[in-house]
Amino acid sequence: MIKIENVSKTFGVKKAVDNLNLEIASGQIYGFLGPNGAGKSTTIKMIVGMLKQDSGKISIDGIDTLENPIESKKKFAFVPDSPEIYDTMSGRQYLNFIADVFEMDVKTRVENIKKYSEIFEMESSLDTLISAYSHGMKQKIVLIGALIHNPELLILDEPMVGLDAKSSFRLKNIMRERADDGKTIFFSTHVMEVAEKLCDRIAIINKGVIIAEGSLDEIKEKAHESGSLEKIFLELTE
Ligand SMILES: Nc1ncnc2c1ncn2[C@@H]1O[C@H](COP(=O)(O)OP(=O)(O)OP(=O)(O)O)[C@@H](O)[C@H]1O
Repeated sequence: MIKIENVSKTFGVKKAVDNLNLEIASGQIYGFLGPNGAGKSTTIKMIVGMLKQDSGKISIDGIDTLENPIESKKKFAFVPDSPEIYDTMSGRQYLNFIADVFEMDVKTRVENIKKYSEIFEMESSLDTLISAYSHGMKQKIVLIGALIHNPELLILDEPMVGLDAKSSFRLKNIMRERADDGKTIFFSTHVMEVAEKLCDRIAIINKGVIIAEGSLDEIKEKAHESGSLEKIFLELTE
């Protein structure tokens, strides 16, 4: 679903992403792990088209993201780590705007806005202006917007940060359901336990370079370590 080939990105003298290669197959929950400043957000921003890579190629479902940006964007929904959205809209206006962009029919959008607003306990706040939302509420409305149009690919940057325990639990269930349904979820996290319990595959990035990739068992084998992912992560990134 996502193919990253020899991708690099430099800011000034800082090589944030260094000749990165990664392939994410459909129907998986794929975790992207790494310490602060490792290059996770830079990679994600290049995948979604917020940043342009200096070199290399990224394709989504076979569509080159630079050659065909609009077609590639039709394939996914993106939830950034900080929800910066239209403050002057209400939650419902924002969700209808997203539904318009993805050309959703009226019946499906009404059903899905109701369904996911209930799941994330936002139904009583849908007609409030987003400017009055808390950080977590903004995060939830962006998440609902990403889920309502049922994209082939969900790209989530630190999705559990800012969510309360119940919403975080429900999101993890939705991620699993979607993957079981053949959809792809690519997400970054600092929370090792989440990655360990939820992911089918994991990539660990450090200083812009992938240092381990595979299933948890494969990564454990690579690290010659049978302990928790946290131990392996510390061992690999030290
Ligand atoms: N716009 C920018 N201008 C200059 N340097 C940048 C910019 N964005 C990222 N960097 C640098 O690139 C490197 C990778 O940053 P990135 O945000 O991708 O890391 P990250 O793995 O997402 O980190 P975190 O877990 O802290 O969010 C860091 O050294 C960062 O300082």
